[in-house]
Amino acid sequence: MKKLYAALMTAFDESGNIDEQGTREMVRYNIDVNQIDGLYVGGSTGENFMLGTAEKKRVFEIAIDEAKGSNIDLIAQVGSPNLHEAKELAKYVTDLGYETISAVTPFYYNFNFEEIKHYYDEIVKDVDTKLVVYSIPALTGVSLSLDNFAKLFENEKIIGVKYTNADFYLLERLRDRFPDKLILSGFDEMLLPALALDVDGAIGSTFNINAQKAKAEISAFEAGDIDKARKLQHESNDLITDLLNNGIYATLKLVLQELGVNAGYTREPMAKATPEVKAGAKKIYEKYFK
Ligand SMILES: CC(=O)N[C@H](C=O)[C@@H](O)[C@H](O)[C@H](O)CO
Ligand SMILES: CC(=O)C(=O)O
Repeated sequence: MKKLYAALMTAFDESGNIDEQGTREMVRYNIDVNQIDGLYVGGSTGENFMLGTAEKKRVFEIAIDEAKGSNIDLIAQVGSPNLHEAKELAKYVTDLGYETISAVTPFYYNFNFEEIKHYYDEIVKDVDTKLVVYSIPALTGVSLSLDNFAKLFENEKIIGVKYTNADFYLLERLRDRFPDKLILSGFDEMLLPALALDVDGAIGSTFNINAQKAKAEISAFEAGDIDKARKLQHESNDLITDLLNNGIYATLKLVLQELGVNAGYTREPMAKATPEVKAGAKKIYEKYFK
């Protein structure tokens, strides 16, 4: 069966410091209740790009420690436009016991492809972990072409891509050209079309609260019941639309709190949840989870 990964959130306290206990609770909830296949640690959903190096390390430690004894897959996102930091984190998580790392395309400076390829080759050079490219053009502004992927994949340690992109033509071309690479779909609202193009699994923020439905959709798809899979995607997309309209990360945390998980707050500069956002989250909880 195709794998479902939740993009782990980081809990913060009211002053914006990492709430370790709350973060542990989210790992537990994913393992015990969601019965998730894996966690993507240190991604967008983890508010990773607002963390310092020591904080990133702490989150990696917490996740692997709390997941000890379960047999879920853990992927550590170590990418950063600070290549020294990315390399340091790659080594750090490898020593902690992560088997797979991931790195976002380097962003902000409009790096050319040679620079991007060098970045990936450097990150994997001194570690024996394998890497999944994290491609999310809407947030990074970096789009990779089919030929770009081919060049990155020449490095055998680069085993696949977390594909958070609505370009399904490129996705089909990638699947066709690289049958042995791992392709993990990143847009939860497009899980069904991604399954149709034979991705190996999906990683997403909304699976922190919606894993059951997503797994049922994958099962229906695999059983050939496309009508049922489409109906489940439709139900999930009603939820995802409401989450996006209410502010996705803050709302996911508020819904988790309603579910009994101390998910904490988001970190500034992300806005604190206003009374309206809190009321909206409560409505979402009541509509979909009660
Ligand atoms: C930027 C971001 O959070 N992307 C996530 C994964 O790639 C998704 O899970 C989205 O949050 C989700 O699909 C809603 O658009
Ligand atoms: C899956 C995703 O959103 C992440 O990077 O957290």
